[in-house]
Amino acid sequence: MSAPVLQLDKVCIRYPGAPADAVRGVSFDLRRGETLGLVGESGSGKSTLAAATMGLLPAGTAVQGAIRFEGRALFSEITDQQLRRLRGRRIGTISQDPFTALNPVMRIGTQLDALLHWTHDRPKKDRMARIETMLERVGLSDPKVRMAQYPHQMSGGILQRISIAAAMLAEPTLLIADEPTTALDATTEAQILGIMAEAKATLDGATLFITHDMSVVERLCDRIAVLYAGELVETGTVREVLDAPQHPYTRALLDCDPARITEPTRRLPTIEGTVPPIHKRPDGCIFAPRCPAAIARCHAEAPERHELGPRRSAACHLASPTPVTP
Ligand SMILES: Nc1ncnc2c1ncn2[C@@H]1O[C@H](COP(=O)(O)OP(=O)(O)OP(=O)(O)O)[C@@H](O)[C@H]1O
Repeated sequence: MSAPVLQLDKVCIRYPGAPADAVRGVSFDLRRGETLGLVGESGSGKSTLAAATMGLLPAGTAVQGAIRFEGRALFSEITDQQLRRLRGRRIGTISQDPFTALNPVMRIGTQLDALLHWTHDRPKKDRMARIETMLERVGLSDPKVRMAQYPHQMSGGILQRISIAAAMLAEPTLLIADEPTTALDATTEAQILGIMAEAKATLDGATLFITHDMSVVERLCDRIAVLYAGELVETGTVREVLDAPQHPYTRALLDCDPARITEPTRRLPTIEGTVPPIHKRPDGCIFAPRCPAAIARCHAEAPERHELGPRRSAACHLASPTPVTP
């Protein structure tokens, strides 16, 4: 069997000057054909993991453990220079804000053509045709007009379509989408999610989809990894985790999902309390202070990762009697 597209093995990340790790001991893998939803509240470490995978952490950030892209470890087997080349070609990215992702003083066509720089020995008309086809695939019926325009001449929704086209142009092996609909209104969000669903179906690779929205995960992802305060608390297939969540934090996230609320309510439920700052993690289980199911042991002893099935685990004392040997 070929190596996973992306594999994280006990990854710890500490920003320069930070008093503690922002990400602690996170392990998961992502295989060809899969879309993994990385979920968690603000500050749980989702963007930090994405930045690490793209080699875009600030200088001086300490990364421990291993991040492997197609079996090769970033930082040791893949140099910074090689990673820069992989970004844009083998690793495509879609960010929260399409305005910052695109160059404001370059026409869209010129920017997209620059992304195909390694094909510049081929006739320009072939490259333009490829760009036009990609723009049509993301639902833009007038690709030639868009290619002649600058980013400021377009709405956020159109720009996000162009960002998706830019990320897909090189047919990447790994597509990383970091909350790609956060900056958009609800109607545009629905359209962009539809385009993302089509994009991932045509991709001969894997997608890492960062979101805090469980209904987006349900719609777009095959697998899910739930992060809390920088730690992986539960993972499995979307059906396994959403149908039978084993970690109380996953259950709480699902209870707060507006799409799942069936009874009329005046206020959306929230999870009591706040995520602890990285340097004030409690003893025992990190979620224990907010956990409605916590027992005395949870406040005293950090749970191990409990294997609940193939590639299915939860870090909770109450999840399973069989701990995984690290
Ligand atoms: N450049 C940085 N320098 C120092 N600490 C940082 C930096 N970026 C993020 N952090 C810290 O790392 C932790 C994880 O943040 P991160 O942005 O990865 O979380 P997130 O889950 O992506 O949140 P959000 O959904 O708000 O983007 C937080 O405690 C955050 O304050």
